[in-house]
Amino acid sequence: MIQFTSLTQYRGHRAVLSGITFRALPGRVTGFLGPNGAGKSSILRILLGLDRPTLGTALVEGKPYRTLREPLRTVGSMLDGSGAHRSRTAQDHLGWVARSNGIPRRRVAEVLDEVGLAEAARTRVGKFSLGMGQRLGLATALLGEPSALVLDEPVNGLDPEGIRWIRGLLRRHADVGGTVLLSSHLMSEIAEIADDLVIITGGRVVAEGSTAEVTSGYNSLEEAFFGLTGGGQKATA
Ligand SMILES: Nc1ncnc2c1ncn2[C@@H]1O[C@H](COP(=O)(O)OP(=O)(O)OP(=O)(O)O)[C@@H](O)[C@H]1O
Repeated sequence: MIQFTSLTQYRGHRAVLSGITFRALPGRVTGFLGPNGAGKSSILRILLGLDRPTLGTALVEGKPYRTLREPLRTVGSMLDGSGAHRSRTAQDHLGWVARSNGIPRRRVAEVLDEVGLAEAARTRVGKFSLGMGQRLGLATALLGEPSALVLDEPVNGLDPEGIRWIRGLLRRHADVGGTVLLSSHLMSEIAEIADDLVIITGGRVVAEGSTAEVTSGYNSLEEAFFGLTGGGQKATA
């Protein structure tokens, strides 16, 4: 489970997050939505120990990320692509990440295979396409067989087959009891896969619940999103 309680963050005198409270539950894919600048990245960066909140807590499996000894065994994440150095091969990058988290070396070949990069294991990351970089990022997230996955825009750059593949991968992860927190700007993608939704705008949660609950009364997730975030045009008489 991933749990945020009263998360508040100030940048200077400006509150970019105000009392963010929500949970992403095991066995569910939770879609995390918000317009540009809503605070999604800020929340995920705090969850992954890359930033500190002014107030409140962000816990994964009941613990703050920074207290996890081998964090990749608990939570796999992908924020900005693969995070791998251009001069490294995919295999070397994963080997290095595995060593730093006490993950057995055999997992490197397993995840390369799982994300469809077995043939590119010895290719330098600098030569990767955008979609290959995304696949390597996912391989890194899966390396420690974590219970929780946190993915920011994971379908960016993936072709239709890749998008279908990642949908299946996330579904299977949730179906065996894993927690998936997934941010995306692609409404159709989120509507297709998310069991639960959290919508934020201006650093506040404006809707939370099952996809059916959040979209009830609207014709589509897109309509719900614009209605809830105030992004839609109001009809004027
Ligand atoms: N390092 C920073 N210094 C100052 N302000 C920042 C910094 N990072 C983010 N912000 C501000 O915090 C707010 C939330 O930004 P954040 O990047 O978390 O939003 P987001 O929902 O991830 O947006 P996007 O969909 O565009 O990625 C924005 O107003 C942004 O300008």
